[in-house]
Amino acid sequence: MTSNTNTLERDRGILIVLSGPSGVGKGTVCSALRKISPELVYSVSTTTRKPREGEVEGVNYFFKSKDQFEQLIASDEMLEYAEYVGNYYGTPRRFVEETLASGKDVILEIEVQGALKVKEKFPEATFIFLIPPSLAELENRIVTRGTETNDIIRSRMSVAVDEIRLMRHYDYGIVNDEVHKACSKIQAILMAEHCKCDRILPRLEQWIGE
Ligand SMILES: Nc1nc2c(ncn2[C@@H]2O[C@H](COP(=O)(O)OP(=O)(O)O)[C@@H](O)[C@H]2O)c(=O)[nH]1
Ligand SMILES: Nc1ncnc2c1ncn2[C@@H]1O[C@H](COP(=O)(O)OP(=O)(O)O)[C@@H](O)[C@H]1O
Repeated sequence: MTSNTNTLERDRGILIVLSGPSGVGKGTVCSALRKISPELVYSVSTTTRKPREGEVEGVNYFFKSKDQFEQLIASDEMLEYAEYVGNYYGTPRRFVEETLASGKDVILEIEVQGALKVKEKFPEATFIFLIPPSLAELENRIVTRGTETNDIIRSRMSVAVDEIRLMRHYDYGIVNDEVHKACSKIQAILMAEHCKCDRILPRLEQWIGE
């Protein structure tokens, strides 16, 4: 009897894209998820939006001028970027690539246009869309948060319906009625993704031959 003591090779991390309209609770769900799934790594985006009160450079975003952002695009340092309600937002490429290669799962909390660009480059990524319980509740949440002017809220609400239409490009939709339920669903999705045969089989080639 032959015995093969090879252990399963470490896999690349899973890239998780989390989108949803402004105010649906992406930030809130991610903060809660950080506490219960500390192994997940969050990509910090770059933006030309002005910092909100309490936002910290390098923690919430890397805040840049329009010129600086365009330099980053020109030097191919953005994995993806998009313009959203008058500002640029983008994902720094190197951090994401290195973290995935080290075997850790990475979450990108990004809007839909950028998510579709990520899908072209990483079709194997997991795309999750956070849905509000209703459009009225979405507006209520963004108003209650108190970080945006009425004009910006109107613009973000009018983009929200277009964003929800693009949900068909995502793998999973989760209604954010209660934060802990939304987090449990994300954890369940990730657990299942890690167990997919087409992720595991290539790493068994050393055991079973190609
Ligand atoms: N494409 C893209 N979108 C991003 C990125 N970072 C943040 N966003 C999205 O930009 C939109 C506006 O973000 P923000 O101004 O922080 O507002 P908030 O989502 O309401 O807190 C949200 O949909 C974010 O998910 C990024 O790196 N790339
Ligand atoms: N499940 C929920 N139930 C009630 N309020 C929520 C829920 N999730 C988030 N919120 C609230 O909605 C507002 C917007 O949440 P936030 O995480 O900033 O949204 P996003 O990052 O998607 O723009 C915040 O005031 C937050 O406390």
